[in-house]
Amino acid sequence: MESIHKAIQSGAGVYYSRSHKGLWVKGATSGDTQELIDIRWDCDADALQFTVKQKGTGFCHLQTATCFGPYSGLSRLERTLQDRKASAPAKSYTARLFREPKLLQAKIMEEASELCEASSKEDIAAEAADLLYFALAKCIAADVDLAAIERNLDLKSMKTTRRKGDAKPQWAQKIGLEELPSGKATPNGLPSKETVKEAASIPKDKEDPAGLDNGRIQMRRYKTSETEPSALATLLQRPSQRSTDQIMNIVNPIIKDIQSNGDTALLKYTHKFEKATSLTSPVLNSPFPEHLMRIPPETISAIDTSFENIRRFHAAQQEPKPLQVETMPGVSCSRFSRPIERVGLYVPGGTAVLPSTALMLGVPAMVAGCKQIVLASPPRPDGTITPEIVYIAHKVGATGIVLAGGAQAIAALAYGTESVPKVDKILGPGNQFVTAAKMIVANDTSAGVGIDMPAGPSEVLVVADKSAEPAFVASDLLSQAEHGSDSQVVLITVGLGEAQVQAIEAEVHAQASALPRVDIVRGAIAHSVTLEVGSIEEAMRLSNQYAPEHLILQVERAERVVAMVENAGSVFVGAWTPESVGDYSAGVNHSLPTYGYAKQYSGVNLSSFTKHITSSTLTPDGLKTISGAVMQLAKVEELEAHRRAVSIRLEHMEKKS
Ligand SMILES: NC(=O)c1ccc[n+]([C@@H]2O[C@H](COP(=O)([O-])OP(=O)(O)OC[C@H]3O[C@@H](n4cnc5c(N)ncnc54)[C@H](O)[C@@H]3O)[C@@H](O)[C@H]2O)c1
Ligand SMILES: N[C@H](CO)Cc1c[nH]c[nH+]1
Repeated sequence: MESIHKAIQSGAGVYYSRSHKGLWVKGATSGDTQELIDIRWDCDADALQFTVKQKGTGFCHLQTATCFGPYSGLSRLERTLQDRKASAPAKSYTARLFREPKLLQAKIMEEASELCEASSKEDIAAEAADLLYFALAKCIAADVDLAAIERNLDLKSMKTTRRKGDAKPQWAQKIGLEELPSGKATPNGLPSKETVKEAASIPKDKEDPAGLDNGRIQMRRYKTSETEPSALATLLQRPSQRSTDQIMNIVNPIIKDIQSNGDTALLKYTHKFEKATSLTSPVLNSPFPEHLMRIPPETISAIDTSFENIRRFHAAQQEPKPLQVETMPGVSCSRFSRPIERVGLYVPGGTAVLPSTALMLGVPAMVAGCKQIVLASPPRPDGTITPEIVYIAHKVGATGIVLAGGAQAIAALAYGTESVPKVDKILGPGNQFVTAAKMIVANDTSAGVGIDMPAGPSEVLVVADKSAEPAFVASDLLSQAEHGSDSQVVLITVGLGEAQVQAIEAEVHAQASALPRVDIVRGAIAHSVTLEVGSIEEAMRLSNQYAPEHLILQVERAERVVAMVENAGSVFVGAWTPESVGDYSAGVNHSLPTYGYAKQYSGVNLSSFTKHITSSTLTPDGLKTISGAVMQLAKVEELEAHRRAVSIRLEHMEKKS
């Protein structure tokens, strides 16, 4: 008992040694210590298993990893790969794999395909071994060890709901399980839309459009007290974060094509992705014809109400006057703001057309005084743009609408084409292609373009306690799940009993099944989770760690909990504040950071459309007072011209006096 106690207390491998007749702290003399990971009973509780991380050369006194000889199999491979990563001989092939991720990627695909073709037992074993070698090399390169893989396997085995397990279309088509749908061929070698549907939903059945027979629409559920923190982190990973390389490989060539071929390339992608094959010009310039913005009066009224609330809230963010501070006598510093001259506003239009996003971007751009406002949005198959978007473009004084979506629209705004004007900043949310393209152009110094933030697939985190109404909770979760199958929604229940959690789950299933976009919802719910926690403090700690785009507080005295929010795009407080009021009309902006970027980015606001300029004004006395500090620091940096810019003036002053 004493050794177990000591082991737990010190977090190290401590045993009872019969030969020494006492406690034996492994490695106390050799330095080859053990970090204790886990202790478990065997099946009849008469033996204990210690799981440890061995440090140094080995466990055995013979300097081998185990008392049964060196590691073998996967553990040995893992150790070898880790050693090669730390320091490899000059000509090591493994080291080359670590240096050349594309080669590694190609080898994984090659070996996976050879394994598929192998038929004899020997060949299958040999090809599986090759594949495991390259797969583990990929893991070790990313510091993922076998223990992490095993934890993930264990986690998957605990899953209550499962995807149907069909292969993704591009793989099914590759080996003839499914035919390539007509019109989905890949002209110019470009992948079709389906190739990157990472978080695909369970296919909707024609006989079962609500998806009722496809299984219950339910988020996986975990009690945090019984789940390892690393497993929680995996559960809370956004689905679209898992395929960054794949997305980049699709987006980069599109951007290059727009840079080289301008309007021709832009139209080509619009014909391909939007099926707007009759479109011959990629821009609709103002003044916009009246017949292109004809909408029902009730929609005009809804837009006008929302427009005014958004205008008011953003106008209130204006700085009343420049900031002015005298840091030392005669040394005045000031800061003033100016509008960004040319802004490009992306309005998504893939799975749903979002005129509300045109409001969220266009109104603050107008309030800030941006000189040129250009919208971009995917056109409809007939080449026209939704009239609500044209009406809003007109209201905010936009000079034109680029009739294109995705990465191609972002590239056109960033670099300009024959008919698309180049802009200084691109703002607006979008899917993974849009977000990746924004990040690429923002990183290209030759583009000279800024972006607002990475605002990708919508997400929401709802914190609900006993006071929450299950129907309200479910409706808020579903309002974001219906955006796209790559959206993620998280529910944190605080101190709820089994029956109360089940009541929310029943609402989720019932409400989701009745939605027109149930197939999209099903896809989003498949990688969404419910976490059961014991206290509001724990709920808020998890929420701050996740940094959701939207945070909904359906808890008693919700206003009090706002003080505990550290990271979130926008917070919705109390039972009577559905997230959709913020999406449309309350006045707050709905263009918000996703993927956890709420830790470092704000959502769109008035300052997203302005930049700050500072100015300094010194009197002769001010320069005399500060001169010592400036000249000394210039001396330290050995920048003599800097020092002289001050000393010359001082000499000049002396001569004059
Ligand atoms: N974070 C926020 O503030 C916020 C606000 C509103 C909407 N959103 C999100 O914006 C997203 C809108 O996505 P969407 O898809 O409906 O519209 P979208 O306009 O962002 O994307 C549509 C475009 O994607 C491109 N595309 C589609 N498949 C492609 C492929 N296989 N290869 C290359 N390009 C491809 C096409 O060019 C198409 O025009 C949703 O995820 C929604 O949740 C986020
Ligand atoms: N919820 C989205 C932000 O993630 C914005 C939106 C537009 N329309 C409906 N919702």
